[in-house]
Amino acid sequence: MQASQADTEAEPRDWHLEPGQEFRFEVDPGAKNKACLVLKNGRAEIFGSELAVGVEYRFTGRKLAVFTWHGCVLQISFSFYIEYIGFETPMQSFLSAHMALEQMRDHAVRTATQGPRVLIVGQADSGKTSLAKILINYAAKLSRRPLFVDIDPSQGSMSLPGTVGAMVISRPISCEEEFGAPLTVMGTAPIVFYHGHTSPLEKPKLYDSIIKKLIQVVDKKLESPDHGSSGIIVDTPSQFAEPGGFEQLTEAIKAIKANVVFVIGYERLYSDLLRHFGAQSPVSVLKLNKSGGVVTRDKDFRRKLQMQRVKEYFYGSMRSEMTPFSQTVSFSDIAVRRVGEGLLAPSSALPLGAERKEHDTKFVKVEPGDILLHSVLAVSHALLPGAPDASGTPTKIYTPDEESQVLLESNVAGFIYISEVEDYKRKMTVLSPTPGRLPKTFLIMGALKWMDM
Ligand SMILES: Nc1ncnc2c1ncn2[C@@H]1O[C@H](COP(=O)(O)OP(=O)(O)OP(=O)(O)O)[C@@H](O)[C@H]1O
Repeated sequence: MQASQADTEAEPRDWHLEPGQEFRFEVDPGAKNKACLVLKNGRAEIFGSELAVGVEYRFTGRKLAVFTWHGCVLQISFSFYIEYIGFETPMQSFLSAHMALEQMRDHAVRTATQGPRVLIVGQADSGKTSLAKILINYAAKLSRRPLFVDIDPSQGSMSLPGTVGAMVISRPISCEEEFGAPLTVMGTAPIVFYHGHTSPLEKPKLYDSIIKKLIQVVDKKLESPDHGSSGIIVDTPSQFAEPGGFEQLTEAIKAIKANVVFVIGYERLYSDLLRHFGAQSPVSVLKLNKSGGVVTRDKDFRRKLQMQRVKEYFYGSMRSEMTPFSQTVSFSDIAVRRVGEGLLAPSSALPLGAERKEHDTKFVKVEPGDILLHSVLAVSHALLPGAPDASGTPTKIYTPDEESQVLLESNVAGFIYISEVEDYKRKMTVLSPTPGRLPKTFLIMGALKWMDM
């Protein structure tokens, strides 16, 4: 194994991989020079996404493995790296899992029924997302069109941290990028809901309501025979495998109507699920080994990844740089809401003995002002009262309960960033990835803050 923290371009060097081996490497999110990898000959893949011979692949802020079924030669030039060859991998069992899902898809096509509804569970950094990518890429390579559903808000793989979403995958996902913006190229645009927090254990009722709504959308998509027979692959939050998360996990399995649950490397959760569902259950619970290559990402690394994700949302990625659009918006032109808190008085101001009631699914008004500075706000599809709907009819004025319901059920169109607030002028500057005025819809505030530096 070699490890270096030098942030300088390194001499290109070759790695020869035998069939069944993988080359594992890590690049820090802060690395100035991007790690560069070229497949010189043979065949190789990163989480099921095939590399093309002679193409330069560049990475930053990633911990990855290049796996080969038949052997290959890689050329590497990293500036900040950890690199070594893994001789033992669970890829054969992942391939068997994929083949079992393929049989279910074939059966679905023959009988005009729905394909597998797969949920992947495991502890933090057990390899859930990596397995989801492998299964999706293998299915897409066979011209299936599965739905990828991400109910883990920690990274928000289809959009920003704090989101959950679903999208149809019609082509393998690029190995250079995380899920995210480029996915819109790989499949159709994702349907994204904003939870506003990176753990489902925060505001659990809101989380459960959003997941139910997301699944309704997924079920609708699966009505098309094309997607229906390909099924869905669901990546779940690690909190489901933590103490206190089991009930939320079983609820999610029920809501998603999962018929296959892959548990990665966690015996106890596996046997708890087997016991919970029993032998007669239509839910097959299967255990897969955790890869020895999966890397633990500490809080600091995860935080950096989240911030990198926000930056890429507004400024684009290595392959597709963008410039965000800036505009000044008057306080009176926007309506910001957040769940549960907002204009509540501090706890110390409550009458003696009174407890703060957290309304997990109630949205409250946020007065625009300094509180919004550096916030990343979701742009909801929920129209403001009076704004014309698709047929031109003005939207009605909601009661507070109706408003919360509408906001709960609405997915989000995208995000804006508040870069400056001028309280005395009652104006603020917002950045958005697309040009044009803000739509006449609600803005949702969560816990996501970012500094554009
Ligand atoms: N075989 C491997 N070799 C090297 N790195 C790997 C390998 N498999 C996964 N990784 C990396 O390990 C990290 C954790 O993997 P992954 O994101 O799949 O886990 P997870 O269980 O989904 O994590 P969490 O739910 O905690 O966010 C990721 O950076 C991933 O790219």
